[in-house]
Amino acid sequence: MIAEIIVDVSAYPIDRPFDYLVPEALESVIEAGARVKVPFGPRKVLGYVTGLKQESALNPKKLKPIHELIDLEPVISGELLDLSRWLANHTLSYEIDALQVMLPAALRAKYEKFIVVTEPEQLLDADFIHFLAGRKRVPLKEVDSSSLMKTVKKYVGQGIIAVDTKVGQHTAVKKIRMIRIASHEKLQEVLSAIQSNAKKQIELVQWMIRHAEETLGAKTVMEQTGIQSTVLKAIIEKGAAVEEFAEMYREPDAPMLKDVAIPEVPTTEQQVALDKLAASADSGKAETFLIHGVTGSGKTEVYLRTIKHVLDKGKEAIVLVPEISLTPQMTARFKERFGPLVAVMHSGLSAGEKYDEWRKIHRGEVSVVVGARSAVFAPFQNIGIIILDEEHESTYKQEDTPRYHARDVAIKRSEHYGCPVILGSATPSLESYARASKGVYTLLTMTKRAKNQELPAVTVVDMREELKTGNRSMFSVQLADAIRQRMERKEQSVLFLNKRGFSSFVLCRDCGTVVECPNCDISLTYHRAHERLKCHYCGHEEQVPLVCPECESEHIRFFGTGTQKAEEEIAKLFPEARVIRMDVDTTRQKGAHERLLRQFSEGKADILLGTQMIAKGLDFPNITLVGVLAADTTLHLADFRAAEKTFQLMTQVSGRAGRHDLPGEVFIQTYSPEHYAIELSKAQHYEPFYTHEMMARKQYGYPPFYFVTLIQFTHEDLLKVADFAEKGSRYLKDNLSPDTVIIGPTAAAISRVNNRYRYQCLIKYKKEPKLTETLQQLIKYYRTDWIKSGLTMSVDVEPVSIY
Ligand SMILES: Nc1ncnc2c1ncn2[C@@H]1O[C@H](COP(=O)(O)OP(=O)(O)OP(=O)(O)O)[C@@H](O)[C@H]1O
Ligand SMILES: [Zn+2]
Ligand SMILES: [Zn+2]
Repeated sequence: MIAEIIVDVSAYPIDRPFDYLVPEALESVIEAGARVKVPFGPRKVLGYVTGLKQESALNPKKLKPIHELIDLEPVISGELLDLSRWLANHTLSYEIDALQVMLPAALRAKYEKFIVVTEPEQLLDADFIHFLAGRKRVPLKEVDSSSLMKTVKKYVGQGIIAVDTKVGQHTAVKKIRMIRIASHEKLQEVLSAIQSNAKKQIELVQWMIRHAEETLGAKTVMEQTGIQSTVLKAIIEKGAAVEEFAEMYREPDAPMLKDVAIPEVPTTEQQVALDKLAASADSGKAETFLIHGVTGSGKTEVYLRTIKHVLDKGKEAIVLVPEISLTPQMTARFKERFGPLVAVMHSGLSAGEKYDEWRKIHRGEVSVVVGARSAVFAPFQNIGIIILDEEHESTYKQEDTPRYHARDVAIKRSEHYGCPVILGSATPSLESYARASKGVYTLLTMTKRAKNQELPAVTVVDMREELKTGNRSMFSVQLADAIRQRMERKEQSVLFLNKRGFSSFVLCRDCGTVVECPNCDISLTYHRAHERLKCHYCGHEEQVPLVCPECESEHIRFFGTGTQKAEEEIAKLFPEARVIRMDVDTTRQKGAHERLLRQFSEGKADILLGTQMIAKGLDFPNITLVGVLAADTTLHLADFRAAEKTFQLMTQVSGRAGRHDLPGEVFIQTYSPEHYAIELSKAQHYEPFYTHEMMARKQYGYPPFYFVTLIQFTHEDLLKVADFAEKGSRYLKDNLSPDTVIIGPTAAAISRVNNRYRYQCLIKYKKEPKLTETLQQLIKYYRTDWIKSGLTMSVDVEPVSIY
């Protein structure tokens, strides 16, 4: 028997399955989708069986046998194997990358090198013998000095020792020690044989007699009896019990947030959506729905009830949420409804926890998974629905290879299972809304909030006017008044600060110089805690300068509206306010996110101040005020989606206010109040914004009217990168249809990162049948030739941002 195997090596000539001989002993157990260890050149690597066959086109004598079968149960189903091929093709990535992205990191290979002594030790010098300390196999990583490394190299050359690679797994199944206690009779027998001065042993056996034939955790036994493990061990040796190891799951802490009651009856709009979704789920056809529902319209409730419907039919559900920030409240709601049937997968879990959640799904022990992007690959075998909440979020697109969009993968999987996909949002992406308008997706609209509350009243505050009247603080008079009122009424406020691109930088007030990174064309970020400047692209760090490097003025200091600064201003304006700050710094610790949100939900703070991570998903009854401190930050991104992102963000944050009985109010502070994205978020009507933005996109030829593909080139040498970028675009121009537009090559908006110059070129097309083929050929040139000159090139089909 022959197995086709994709090996864990990313290189151009290797991006195809290789044939290996299946040893006879494995013939009856090996299956496609299992992992194996195979020889590859001089080493052993991990591989995935993608197919089995009787004959190879190659000479069977030349085929090498599989070294080891790792999985008796395949880790990748037939459906996911097909999906990986589609994914590799669709995103122009290596098949091995497409396979590995579907698995938890724990299942990917870990390669460890070992020194193995092959010749008698007499040949080794004293230092080396000392280093070996009697061992015949030593991990290479223990070699910590260059002189020792030299010795290793010398001995390897002489054939006295060898370096061997071991393929292992990152994280193991967690096992705990169990004690199976013997029968009553046996224990009596043991007891009578114990010497009378071994008091502890006697005590333990007497305890065991009361628990005869039970199996208990070793830890429990020790805790309950208060004896030490040596005593337990002695007793086990005498036959009073047997030691066993049992598999167990690492249980991530279940977030417990004070939640609102489960609604008893759906609203009319919810019912309409529910009926259509149920009918579609029962039809066995793949259909994609877009639920456009205003903030607080009860989309989540629609998801929950539809999932219930699907579970009742014995099927499974995948729910994707954009990022960890959403999961605490979301998971709490799902766990409340579906209890232990829910697995949770997000980046806040440890590798071991992720692996355990994955195994629960793989073994069919759960039927709902709530997770971030990669949960779209959950190894269910009978999917009944896939849901993407906040479908417009850019985090659904993976930024590294394979550069896939979870929405595309969800739709692809739904075609296999004949099940619906729900895309839900209060502010759909232009792409999705355009598809729904054309009837490609089925549009479901929910225009009212679930409890019929009004959407909050939105006021746009012109910060230029504030400055003219002498108010230099981050808070306009209106917003400050509104916060004060909330404090008096014991209601809660959410203050939102979009940090991206506008964090605190150091600026000279005399000449306007901003301190930039010497390696990248971007400003350095000021870190107050250590009084240092850091580059967030390459990690460069330096001291804050005392005088301006350009004009030597002493008026150089940090400028900006970081969350820390906002916190300080709040403390000055409202000394009595209890503030919770949520940003990357305060949520770094595991579980911090949940803890802070819980405190806020329990009313332990008046103000929640935070970045993007608080923009969505929060549903707390006492929030009646939302303030956006500076709306401009997203508006000025060098990206064709800047207006769309701003509108979405403004609508999402506004939606946090007045979701329950108390009415809400929103203040948006900005230096560009006349921009349409700001003006239209005031009325909170999506359609006028959609119409306006579509006109702009049409005029400039952007998605959804055109598709775009972004090619980026980087090199240490400016002339070289320009040269390769030129070569690349010429190749594209020569090979793609005349209707396709190729923009560039140009220097990227951030033109240098980590000492590498960045160039890019953008392909715009309506229909380009030769695209995949042409790009594959370009990638082939790159991987076989250009790469050797130090170039990196990446291809991003339908990128989410282009800077
Ligand atoms: N039929 C209903 N009757 C009463 N209350 C409801 C009903 N449906 C939902 N709710 C409540 O309304 C609030 C908003 O619902 P939900 O969070 O599902 O909205 P959403 O559309 O997902 O909001 P967003 O997009 O803003 O996150 C929740 O507190 C929910 O419990
Ligand atoms: Zn200066
Ligand atoms: Zn830098």
